[in-house]
Amino acid sequence: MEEEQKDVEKKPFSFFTGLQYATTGAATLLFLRSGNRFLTHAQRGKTITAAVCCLYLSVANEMGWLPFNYFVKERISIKEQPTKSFCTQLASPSESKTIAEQVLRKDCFECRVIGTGSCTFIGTFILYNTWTSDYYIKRPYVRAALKSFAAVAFYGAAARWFYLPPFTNLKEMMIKPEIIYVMGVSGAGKSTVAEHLAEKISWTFIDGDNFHSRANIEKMKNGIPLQDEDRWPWLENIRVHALENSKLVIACSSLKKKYRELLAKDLQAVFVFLDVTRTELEMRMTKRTGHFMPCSMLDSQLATLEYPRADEKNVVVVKIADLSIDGIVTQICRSLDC
Ligand SMILES: Nc1ncnc2c1ncn2[C@@H]1O[C@H](COP(=O)(O)OP(=O)(O)OP(=O)(O)O)[C@@H](O)[C@H]1O
Ligand SMILES: O=C(O)[C@H](O)[C@@H](O)[C@H](O)[C@H](O)CO
Repeated sequence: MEEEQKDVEKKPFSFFTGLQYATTGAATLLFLRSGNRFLTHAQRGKTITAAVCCLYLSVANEMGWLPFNYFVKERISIKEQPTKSFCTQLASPSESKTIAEQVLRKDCFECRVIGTGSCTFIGTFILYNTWTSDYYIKRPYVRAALKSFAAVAFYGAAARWFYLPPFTNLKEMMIKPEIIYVMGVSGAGKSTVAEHLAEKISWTFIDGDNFHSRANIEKMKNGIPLQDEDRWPWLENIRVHALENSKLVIACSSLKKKYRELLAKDLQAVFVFLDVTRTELEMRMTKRTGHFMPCSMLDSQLATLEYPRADEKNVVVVKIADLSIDGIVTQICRSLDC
């Protein structure tokens, strides 16, 4: 990751940076030119309009608005690292926070309005400028060719609004999770964080431990690690509950990839993995009172845990080091855009 960061720093100049300089420069020149006293009203109007278009492109490039909001992944990276410019992100997208990116991205309504509005404006502008016979391009076929560009812009407007190609993937990205699983080994803070998160986003908190059979609880109490066959019915019960409800934040260890696959089956679910060091876990479990899970289970919990990898697109990893509960919840909300 550090290597990647360095790479990002090394590449401050990209096509998009160039575009930004060019459009800013063009806007400035056009604005200056619009002050020329020899211009007719019509010419001045067109020059100013062109200047505004260039200015818009420059700002849109920086902010990730249309046509640049197509790169939603990069927009998300910017949100997470607000100090890095959009162009830099685009030049070398940093580490992907896989999970949220695929499941949680949502289209921004303002982007949709701006996108559709600006395409409509561009189409209208082209038509307006190529329609009149005193247009400085006299050859009718050149005018007709230019005029046809308006169709592209108008299609762009409709496509942006209705998620037609090339904007189809934006719609897929809009799928919002209905279920958030807060996962991790015992003592990671699942119940605590899930409860606070649920409160913050006004969803319902569910403690996965409540779905364990008596036999499972007895086993854990006695320091006997659960096996797959103990966990399957437990996980299936949780999943059924999730299927029958929505807007749930569920604390559930979800230690193995295959468990996560089951828990997410037929659901719009995302996992938030609380990544806590062993030392911290041990300290918490030793301090904790009134819980059935003994500290002696920590090793087996860590041995069973399959750390979510990049191919698990629906997992967000939160490194807990020194974060307060509120800090963790804020970080989760930022990653999940919730
Ligand atoms: N960010 C945090 N900083 C410090 N202490 C925390 C933090 N989060 C949770 N704790 C404490 O750690 C202990 C374990 O938290 P919690 O019971 O929420 O973990 P859990 O993952 O749900 O555990 P289990 O799976 O065993 O039920 C609790 O005593 C809780 O108060
Ligand atoms: O092995 C497991 O999957 C764990 O035992 C969890 O299921 C427990 O519910 C919880 O972590 C106990 O506090």
